[in-house]
Amino acid sequence: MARKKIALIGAGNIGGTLAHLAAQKELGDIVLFDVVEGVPQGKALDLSQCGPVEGFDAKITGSNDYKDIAGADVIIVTAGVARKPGMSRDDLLGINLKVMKAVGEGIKANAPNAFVICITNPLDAMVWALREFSGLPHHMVVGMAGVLDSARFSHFIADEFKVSVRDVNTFVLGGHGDTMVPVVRYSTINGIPVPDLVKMGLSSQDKIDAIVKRTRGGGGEIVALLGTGSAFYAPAASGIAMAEAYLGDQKRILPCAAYVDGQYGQNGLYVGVPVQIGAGGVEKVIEIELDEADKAGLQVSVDAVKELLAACKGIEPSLA
Ligand SMILES: NC(=O)C1=CN([C@@H]2O[C@H](COP(=O)(O)OP(=O)(O)OC[C@H]3O[C@@H](n4cnc5c(N)ncnc54)[C@H](O)[C@@H]3O)[C@@H](O)[C@H]2O)C=CC1
Ligand SMILES: O=C([O-])CC(=O)C(=O)O
Repeated sequence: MARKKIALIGAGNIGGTLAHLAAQKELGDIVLFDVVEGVPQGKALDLSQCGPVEGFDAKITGSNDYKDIAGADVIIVTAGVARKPGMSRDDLLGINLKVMKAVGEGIKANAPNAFVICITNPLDAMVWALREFSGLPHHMVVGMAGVLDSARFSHFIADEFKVSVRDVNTFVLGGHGDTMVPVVRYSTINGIPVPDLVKMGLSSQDKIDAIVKRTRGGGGEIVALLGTGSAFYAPAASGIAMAEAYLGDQKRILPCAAYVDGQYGQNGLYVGVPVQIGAGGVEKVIEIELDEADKAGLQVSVDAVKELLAACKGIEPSLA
């Protein structure tokens, strides 16, 4: 059987890390694409030279030509600009929207059958715009945010309860911004809901509230520490988990920015919801029951995403 082909659009911090992880896991042959000449080629050569040391078999090439993504099975998009301290993700909208137009057109012309995972911020608006520009079916274009936000939530919960992260399951709904909704009620340690653990006296509501707040600001915390850009190891690991779910037809249930068409009472936009990912792409949006507070939180988050979509349409009339 021919190897799968993974195209990574954007060869920056996340793109390079994605390439390394995809090669280590032998997900397929890898094309690293970037507009900057030399960078994808240099990173591809450097990463190829990890092969003999780490023992992986993957052909890694760098390119500045969209033709080289032809026939890709999976495309992960990180092209664009990352924020710096003092900026919000939304400040990136104008510049990254132009990038999504170029990337969407490149995908449409060269790899229209790929499963596309968008990571570029502001995520929920950029994945929507990328889908519009590419013209791919909605179930084949998805945004990565919830897997990362849930990983942060799980890490903080594991720390608080002093348990292995392997036993922690959490998820975060809504847009990938300060209004995201970490759902405490469905967060568990090996099946035991966090609210029950609080009732058992193993933590306090104040501590859980502080963890929810820290999760919401998780991206900004790292931006402030790094000073030069944003998180990239966990974002790359999260994108790879989604790619593996598709390539392996794993039917995983993951929180992702998916197109909603009536689910959760929302229409015509991308927002973070639990979905099932398998060989059919986003095979299902899972509608879980939310309590009134989480429902209200999700609506606030959806309204924030809608504002960003209106801004996109203002900038790029072809999207209106
Ligand atoms: N969805 C999420 O959870 C997360 C999203 N992000 C976002 O991911 C994006 C990438 O982050 P990093 O890799 O850290 O940034 P980076 O600056 O290291 O890399 C971005 C790369 O995109 C390239 N690029 C710019 N315009 C392009 C174009 N038109 N076509 C192809 N490549 C182009 C740049 O040359 C650069 O190599 C940012 O927008 C960032 O905000 C970052 C972390 C998490
Ligand atoms: O915070 C940022 O700008 C990057 C990002 O989306 C994250 O790390 O969650």
